[in-house]
Amino acid sequence: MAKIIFPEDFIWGAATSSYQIEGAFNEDGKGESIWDRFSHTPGKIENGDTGDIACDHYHLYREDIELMKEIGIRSYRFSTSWPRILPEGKGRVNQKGLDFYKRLVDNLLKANIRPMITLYHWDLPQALQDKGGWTNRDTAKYFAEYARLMFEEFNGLVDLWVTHNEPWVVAFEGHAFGNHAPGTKDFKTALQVAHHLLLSHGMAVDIFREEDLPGEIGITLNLTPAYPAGDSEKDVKAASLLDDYINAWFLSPVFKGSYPEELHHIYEQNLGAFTTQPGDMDIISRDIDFLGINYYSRMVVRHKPGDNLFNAEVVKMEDRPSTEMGWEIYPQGLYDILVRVNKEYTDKPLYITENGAAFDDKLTEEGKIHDEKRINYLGDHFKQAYKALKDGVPLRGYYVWSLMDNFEWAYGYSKRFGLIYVDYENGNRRFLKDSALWYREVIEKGQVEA
Ligand SMILES: OC[C@H]1NNC[C@@H](O)[C@@H]1O
Ligand SMILES: [Ca+2]
Repeated sequence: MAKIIFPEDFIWGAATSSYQIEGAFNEDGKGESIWDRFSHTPGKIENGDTGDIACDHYHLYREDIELMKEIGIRSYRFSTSWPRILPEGKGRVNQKGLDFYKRLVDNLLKANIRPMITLYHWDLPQALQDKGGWTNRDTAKYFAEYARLMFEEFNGLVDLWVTHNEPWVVAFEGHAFGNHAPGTKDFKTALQVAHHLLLSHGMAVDIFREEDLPGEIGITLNLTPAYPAGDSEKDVKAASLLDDYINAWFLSPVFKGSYPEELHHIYEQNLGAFTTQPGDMDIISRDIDFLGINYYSRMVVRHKPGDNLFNAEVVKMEDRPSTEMGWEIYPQGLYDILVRVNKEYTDKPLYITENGAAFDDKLTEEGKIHDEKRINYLGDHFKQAYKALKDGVPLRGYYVWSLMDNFEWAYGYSKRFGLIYVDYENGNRRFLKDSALWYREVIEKGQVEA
């Protein structure tokens, strides 16, 4: 491939989320979230880890912005904690919680770093969960009101808004498999939750338009392309159904105003219909300004009769390189999904709002972390993003997951995704990994070595 030089104005960034880095779980009037409740429930999180302190970003955010400046990122994607701002999820505002984000945004702008706010990255106010959470249609309304508050408070300061992060994970890990908060285990509940998440997204977009704010609004979807293990009709079919289950189930409502027909039929036949109201799909498919894509890996799928609604199983790619999460390293999948989204769903601008990898990072005596595996992972994926750009995909930016090591949900602190190493055992000291120094060069030159 010829020299890889990204556009001058390409938005190189890094991403985090509130529950994973902030800590201060009950400080300054913050309300309980479903992740506080879940992580405090014995047996849910590896090593019994919680987000009570996490990376203590709530107190160390100024230092973290200095590190962002050192790396030279142009934009920082973070999420705001709904219960830190609205302790009961609605009504009373916790001014101290809001003030934290005001200080954060102020200091980011002073550092010439463009904020991208994700309104919901999984930490629902427990008070709303006590009323059914996302199974309750009212939660969609309360989310839209929380969004209105944020739009008004940050009008003119923040111009990149993401409504939801990975609604598939919220719906299925949280409500079908029970690995995530609130820990429900019912597939039909997950479908109902997915619908209310999408509805709340559309309601928030309506308010964004109503408030007539400068800037752009979008949604972030985790997209995992499925590839058939073999070229048999049955394998191809199995792969296409699993692909719909993760990707089209969200892309299609948002961009086409309808759920994927065949899968919708399979669900209704086997589980009965989840509750919708006339007009929902029109709200869900309101015009947005960009799509955020989180890409980590692919699925290789083969036919497996009777195993599940899809007659499909994911094949473990034993002989392929993988990350500490056990995810196959497959950079080509990033190119494939970018091109497919642009071809089949939308010509709107795309952002890679997350891509990165967990590796077994070691802090040396000299305070170094030689994470060449992460450099290779990121370099290979940057090259695929560049290929998509050259092929006409309107890719605007790339946020590495993650700015810093953090609370990796059910895995606790055992998985490190950061460009910055966090020394949890010693006062949460931060150390730039080799990948952070490498990333700084890429950003400066806009270039990845071929
Ligand atoms: O698993 C790595 C990341 N994936 N997307 C959502 C983030 O919260 C995760 O840490
Ligand atoms: Ca197109």
